[in-house]
Amino acid sequence: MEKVVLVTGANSGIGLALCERLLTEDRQLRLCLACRNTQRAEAARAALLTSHSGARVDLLHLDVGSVLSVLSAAQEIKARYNRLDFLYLNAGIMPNPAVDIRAFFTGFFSRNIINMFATAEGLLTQQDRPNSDGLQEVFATNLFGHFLLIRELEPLLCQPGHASRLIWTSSSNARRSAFSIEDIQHRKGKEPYSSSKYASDLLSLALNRHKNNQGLFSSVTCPGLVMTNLTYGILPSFLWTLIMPIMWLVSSAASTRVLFSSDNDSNGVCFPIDQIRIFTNTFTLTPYNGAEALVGCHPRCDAPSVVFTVKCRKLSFFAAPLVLPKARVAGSESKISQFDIRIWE
Ligand SMILES: NC(=O)C1=CN([C@@H]2O[C@H](COP(=O)(O)OP(=O)(O)OC[C@H]3O[C@@H](n4cnc5c(N)ncnc54)[C@H](OP(=O)(O)O)[C@@H]3O)[C@@H](O)[C@H]2O)C=CC1
Ligand SMILES: CC(C)=CCC[C@@H](C)[C@H]1CC[C@H]2C3=C(CC[C@]12C)[C@@]1(C)CCC(=O)C[C@@H]1CC3
Repeated sequence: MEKVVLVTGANSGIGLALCERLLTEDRQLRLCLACRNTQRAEAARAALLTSHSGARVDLLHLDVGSVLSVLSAAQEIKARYNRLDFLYLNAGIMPNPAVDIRAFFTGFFSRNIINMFATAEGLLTQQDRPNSDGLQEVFATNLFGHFLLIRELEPLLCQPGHASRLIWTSSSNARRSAFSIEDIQHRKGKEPYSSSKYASDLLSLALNRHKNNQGLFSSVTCPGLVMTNLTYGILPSFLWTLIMPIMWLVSSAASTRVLFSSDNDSNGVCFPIDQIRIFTNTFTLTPYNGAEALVGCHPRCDAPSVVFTVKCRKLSFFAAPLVLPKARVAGSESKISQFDIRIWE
């Protein structure tokens, strides 16, 4: 049966790499690239068709930062497709980022160094602004537009006898302390990106709670640090080249990826709800590698109750079970009782 997959922000970076990988995994897919820029979307489609001739790749105009655009795209999706198996909520922005150099050097010579490179905690601020709908741009793009899209697509996503999956591209930068329920748009703070990603983690949990019984399952993934337009907006490319050796040094510790589940569906099958990198493997993260977790959510719909995937050197392989019980799930401490370890390469 042909599966319908829609990816937001599919024309570059992780989204585009995800599309490439999905088409490689499943030739039967009907893939819809939902992008705000038609020219870039057409270029992405052409590139995908060059590597996967004969693939079914559709284009859809969608600006997730605009309420009107989301509403009309949702109408178009409902008119075009009679099912939606996977909805990848990947589009995201980080406008006007600034790195706190002082905090970087303080963190670099402290015990917090691994955490700093993995999460950028205390390092990054952004300047947000209201958009034409009067919403804060980061909140509207990274979270609200996607939320509205899901709500509008419920007739497709919650069909009896058919399971659909939502897969969010979240971030290790998501932090509980950056998010406030009194200021969900993060109007007052300087970390709207961190706040929006934490809010998407929370939303995913809430969607699971309320929609699992209607056949809708939501997962959150973290791609790690990936070199894309987004990261090239943080530092100029020559600086990235300069700090590459530091990145390599820090990332040489390990790369552990955890995909596990805490919500059972009514059939006793668990669906992965979160993916976490415990150590960082920062500079090796190409968009292809960054899309790993997202692709992992696609074919593993009927995953075993706990899937814990380890990609690491010997040392961290043995260390992983020690750190795992302390893994963070959307801001709360979570205990993992069983795991199935696979060593990659
Ligand atoms: N790179 C990294 O290290 C990390 C990235 N992420 C997340 O991964 C996701 C993809 O980012 P990444 O690939 O790195 O960066 P890119 O900038 O390469 O990709 C972002 C994509 O989102 C699209 N987009 C942005 N705003 C909108 C909008 N309003 N409507 C529709 N599409 C939009 C962009 O389109 P356009 O080309 O038109 O701008 C682009 O296709 C984001 O959610 C990001 O937060 C998470 C953790 C780490
Ligand atoms: C010498 C010097 C100024 C180094 C700065 C390094 C930082 C630019 C990076 C260290 C950790 C990185 C990181 C991200 C961006 C770049 C860093 C802050 C992200 C915030 C990018 C987007 C994400 O979603 C998560 C990343 C976490 C790690």
